[in-house]
Amino acid sequence: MRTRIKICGVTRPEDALAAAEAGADAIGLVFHAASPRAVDAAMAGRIIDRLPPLVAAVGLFMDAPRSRVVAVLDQVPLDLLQFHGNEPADYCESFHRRYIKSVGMAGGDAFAVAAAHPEASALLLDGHAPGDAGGSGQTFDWGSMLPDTHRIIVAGGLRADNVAAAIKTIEPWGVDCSSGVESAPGIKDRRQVAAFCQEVYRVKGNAGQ
Ligand SMILES: O=C(O)c1ccccc1NCC(=O)[C@H](O)[C@H](O)COP(=O)(O)O
Repeated sequence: MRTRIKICGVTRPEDALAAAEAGADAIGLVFHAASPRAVDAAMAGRIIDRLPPLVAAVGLFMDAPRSRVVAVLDQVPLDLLQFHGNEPADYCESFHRRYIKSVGMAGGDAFAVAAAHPEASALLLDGHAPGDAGGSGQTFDWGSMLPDTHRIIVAGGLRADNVAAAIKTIEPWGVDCSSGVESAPGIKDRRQVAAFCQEVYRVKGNAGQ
């Protein structure tokens, strides 16, 4: 089975289009005001307008008030939600959207998060500590024991030159990359995005490989 690709922290319509044309399955839009990759609802709408069909838009939140998520959903046609803080399952499920729950693997307990979020579509395993923001560029120990109850998306410090090792070690459902394909925070570099996607397809491009 091939490995899905999510390019996260997209802040410009042209970067979303470049990611889709390079073969990404999803882009991530950060709705966490403190992030250098934060977008508002208006920009998120413009970015999604440029996305080709069959490419998903994922909205990222971190311990946001419920009303904030509802307000974004009212304005932005997000396909999935991704939660980066300490959000409990009843909060995550209350939006009636598929959701991805992140785990800060630098001290976090992926098994505990998996048990607490049985309805999550996937766990996104990230390199930073619990409570810290994503987009850190930090990897985690890919050889650590991981839950087999959920689809796994590997994140944290992935780049074109290390994503193959992460895929071979974990065999995840998907990979997520943000700072590893940027020329500056929030500004995706078209060539780095293409190199990242090509490397994922090279390693695990077709069913049966
Ligand atoms: O990217 C951010 O700035 C961010 C801020 C707050 C919460 C989550 C955030 N990003 C989450 C992601 O999914 C990133 O793609 C993930 O952390 C991997 O980032 P990187 O290590 O830079 O590839």
